Amino acid sequence: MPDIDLVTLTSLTFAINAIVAGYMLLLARLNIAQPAFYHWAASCIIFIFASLLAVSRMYQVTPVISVWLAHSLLALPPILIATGLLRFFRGTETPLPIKKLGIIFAAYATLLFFTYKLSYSAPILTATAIALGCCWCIALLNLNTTQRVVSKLLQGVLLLHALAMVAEITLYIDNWQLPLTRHSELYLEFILISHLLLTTIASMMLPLLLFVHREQHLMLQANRDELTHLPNRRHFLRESSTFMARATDSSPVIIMMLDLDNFKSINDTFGHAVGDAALKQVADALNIELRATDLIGRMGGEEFAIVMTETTEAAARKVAERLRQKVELQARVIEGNQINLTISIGAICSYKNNSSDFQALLKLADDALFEAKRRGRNQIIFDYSTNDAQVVG
Ligand SMILES: Nc1nc2c(ncn2[C@@H]2O[C@H](COP(=O)(O)OP(=O)(O)OP(=O)(O)O)[C@@H](O)[C@H]2O)c(=O)[nH]1
Repeated sequence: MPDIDLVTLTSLTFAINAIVAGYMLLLARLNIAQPAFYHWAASCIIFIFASLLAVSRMYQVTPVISVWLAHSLLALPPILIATGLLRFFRGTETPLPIKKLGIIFAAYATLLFFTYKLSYSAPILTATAIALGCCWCIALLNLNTTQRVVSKLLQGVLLLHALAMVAEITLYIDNWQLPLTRHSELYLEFILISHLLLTTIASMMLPLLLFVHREQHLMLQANRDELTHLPNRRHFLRESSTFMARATDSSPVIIMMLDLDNFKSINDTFGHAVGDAALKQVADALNIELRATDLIGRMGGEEFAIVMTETTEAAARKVAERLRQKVELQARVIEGNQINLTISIGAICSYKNNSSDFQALLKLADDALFEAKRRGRNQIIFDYSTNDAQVVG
């Protein structure tokens, strides 16, 4: 353990926190929609300010400022990291628990005010507050369901941070009646350095959350249809190969093409917005009726495609019929208009030994759909490519 003097350690703390605060402010300016960075920048600035007050102890500044005020402020950075996380995960619409936090902080500052003259009371209380703040941040990171790797890493760093604080608390309790020995001072120095390192790592990882989040959001946008949020044609076709590979000799892959009947007349009669809402309702019905393991895509306009695996031909026929009935019988009032809708479905069943590629099978399902339309709509045609075409609906 190198012998680092207090001045070096403090200067390093200021420098690193100032750099991180500047970095956060820059990110806040570049990402206007993400106010979390202001919280994280404020946490660094308050940390610098509180450390400055603590250092003023060496210059005989009154303990009310150099101990009580300094230690009161030192409890704020983890809280600001947590409020930043709340903003990040819940957005600006969800109000922050300002009142609750205000009461907790006031209680902490009051307790500190009446005890800070007692031996190591102030550092013990501060370390406890920081450890609890870290635990709150760890819990908040569980809200994150998309950027798991970054969240787990951050949680790990925060946990180490909390443990460093617990180590600090035990050190002070062990030496409650005595001044710190040289050995204990080194131990404390080590804790402070790890605290500094962990704070820096945590601050540097917070922006990663945003970058990964944005990347995933863009990916989602590129792959999803904006209106129905279903996979778009390109993504559907890209995903299809994974689904095709699941076909076995006994469990086929079912490909369905599904199209709303006479949809043009709905647009013409009620307007495009009503048409859009109807399309969304059908997409929602597909999402509800089909299994999460099925692939559903909007192929364009009023046409959807479905790939079902781990099923049988008989079961798929029943599903198609259930879908048809659901759309036909669903009570649909949009903007005060009673909208009646039906769908036509063309489907094809492919076993493992089928040599046709996905595009060819999709074309066969589309042919079946065309035949369903030709025969009067609101019906299902299975395997139209074979001679024994069957009408189910
Ligand atoms: N509201 C809305 N309409 C759309 C959208 N995409 C395509 N359409 C409309 O869907 C209609 C499709 O018309 P057609 O291809 O003639 O089909 P249809 O009227 O459903 O007739 P059949 O398919 O033969 O039963 C057109 O009027 C398109 O403008 C969309 O995103 N929103």
